[in-house]
Amino acid sequence: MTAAVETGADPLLQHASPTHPLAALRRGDGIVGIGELLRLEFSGPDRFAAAAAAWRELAAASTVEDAVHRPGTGLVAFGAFAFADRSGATSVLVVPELVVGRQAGAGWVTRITRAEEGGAAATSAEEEQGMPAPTPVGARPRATLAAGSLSREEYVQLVRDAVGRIRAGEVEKVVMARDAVASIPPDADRRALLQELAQAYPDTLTFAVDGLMGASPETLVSVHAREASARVLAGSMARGAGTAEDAAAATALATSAKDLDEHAFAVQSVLRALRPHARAVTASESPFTLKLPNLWHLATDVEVELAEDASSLDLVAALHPTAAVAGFPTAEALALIAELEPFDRGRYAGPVGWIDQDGDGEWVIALRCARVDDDGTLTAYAGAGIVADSDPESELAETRMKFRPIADALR
Ligand SMILES: C=C(O[C@@H]1C=C(C(=O)O)C=C[C@H]1O)C(=O)O
Repeated sequence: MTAAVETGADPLLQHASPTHPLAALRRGDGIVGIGELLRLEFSGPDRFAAAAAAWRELAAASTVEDAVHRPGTGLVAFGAFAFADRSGATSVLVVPELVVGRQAGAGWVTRITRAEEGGAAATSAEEEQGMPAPTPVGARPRATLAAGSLSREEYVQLVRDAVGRIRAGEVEKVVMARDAVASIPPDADRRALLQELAQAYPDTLTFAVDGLMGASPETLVSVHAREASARVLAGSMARGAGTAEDAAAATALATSAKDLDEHAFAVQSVLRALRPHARAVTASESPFTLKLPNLWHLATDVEVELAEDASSLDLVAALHPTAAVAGFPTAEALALIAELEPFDRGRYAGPVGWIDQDGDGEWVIALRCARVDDDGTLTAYAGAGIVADSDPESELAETRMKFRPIADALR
C-alpha cells in the first residue's frame, strides 16, 4: 500500500538506515527504502534477463494498492548489477519493507509485506502508518582516498598500453578505470556522505544500494508510462578556473574531434540497443555541454516511445554495457578491459537504480561512486574513455576529477 504523507521539507535521507541506506534521490525528490523484505541475487551473462524475469513474476503475483500513482509509488525494488559477466560480484534486487518518497512536494509511504502466493503486497498511501521516526543525519566520516590496485604511474602505463592496442586496430575505443581506497568507521552514518553528494551534485542521481553509493550524472534508462529516456555522456574536460577559462574549456570540448568521436560511439551504442524496442527515437543531432561542479561532459539526451511492454530492466539488459563505460566494439573492448585492468570492477559502471510493479523505473550507470563494505573499507572507481589520440597524462587527470565527488564527500 502506498499512502501520501506529509514529509515536509525533511530530507528523505533522515528516514534511511545510517549503515545500510537504500536511496535514489534527485534534487531532494525520490525514494528511500527501509529494511529488507526480499533479496534476489543474480550472476553471470544472464543476470539481467534473469532479474527481469524474476521481477515480472514477483510483480504479477503481488497485490498493489496505490492511491498516489507517481514514479516510485507501489511495489519497488532497488537494484545494482555487476559490470562484467564474469565478475565475482553478484547483482541484486532488494525489496525494502518500507519506502518513503517525495515528488514535487507530494510525499508518500509504501508498506510492503510478503504475500502467501510468493508475491508481495504493497500499499502506498497518503497517511502515515507507523513510519519509523526520522533520525537526524550524523557526522560525516572523514578519510583520504589512496591509490588502489594501480599507482598513478601504472595507470598512465595502462592507458599507454591501451592506446597501443587501439593503434594496432584491436578496438576503436576502450574505457580504462582505476580504483582508490579509504577506510571509514564501520558504524559511521553513511547518509552523511549521500547528503554531501546530493548537495554538491544536484543534477545527478544520488544512489545507495547494497553498499554502493555515488552521484551519477549518466541516466542509462528511465521508463515511465511507455516513454523511455536516456542521457549519454562521453567526452570530458576539467572546469576552468575563472569564467573566461571555464567558457573556453566548454568550447574546447564542444569542438574537440577526439571527444566528439568518443561521444559518437557512445550515442550510437545506445541508439542501436534501443531501436528494437522503440516505435520512435529522438536524439539531438549534436551533443550539448553538461556542466557539473567537477567537469564538463559532452551529453546527448535520447527520448524513446516504447513499442512493446518492455520493462526498464529489459532495456537495461539491451543497453549494458554502453560504449561510455566499455568502449567500441563492445566484445573486443570488454576483452581488453578484462585483460588490462588488474581488478574486478564489481558493480562500478554497472546499472544501479529501481524498478516498480509495472516495470517502470530509473537506472543510472554507477559512476562517481564507491563501494563501502561492512567493515568500513571504501573502494572508489573512476575511468576514462581511451581513443587512438588519447594523452595518458590527461586521462589520469580526468580520473582524478571523476574521483572528486567521493574524495570531497570524505574531506
Ligand atoms: C567511466 C566514467 O565516466 C564515463 C566516461 C566519460 C569519458 O570518458 O569522457 C564520461 C562520462 C562517463 O560516461 C567514470 O566516471 O568512471
